[in-house]
Amino acid sequence: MTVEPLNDEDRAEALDTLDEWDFDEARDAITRTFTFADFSEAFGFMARVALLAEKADHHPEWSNVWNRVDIALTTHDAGGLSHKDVALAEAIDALVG
Ligand SMILES: C[C@H](O)[C@H](O)[C@H]1CNC2=NC(N)=NC(=O)C2=N1
Repeated sequence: MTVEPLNDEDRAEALDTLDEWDFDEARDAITRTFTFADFSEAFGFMARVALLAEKADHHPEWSNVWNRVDIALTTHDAGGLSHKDVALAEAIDALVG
């Protein structure tokens, strides 16, 4: 399915709104690191994100080391950031409160 990349205006607004996220220019992705008490908490979080990702048919690039989860969101079908990344980032933020 074709997804359009964000235009400059929407991109600026998204980066302004998502203040916990950083912009990775090289990957045209937004990134955020989450740290938890231990592996169990981190993996529980990943399970919740996985359910969100499946529901949205939009999947993070991520890695986990014990209590840390690094997430990058970009849209492969769009060749860069799209509204789907913003929506998933907001849904992930809502999980952690
Ligand atoms: C066929 C399926 O809809 C696509 O491959 C979806 C799956 N998950 C995806 N996730 C991400 N991050 N980008 C995509 O372009 C994407 N495309």
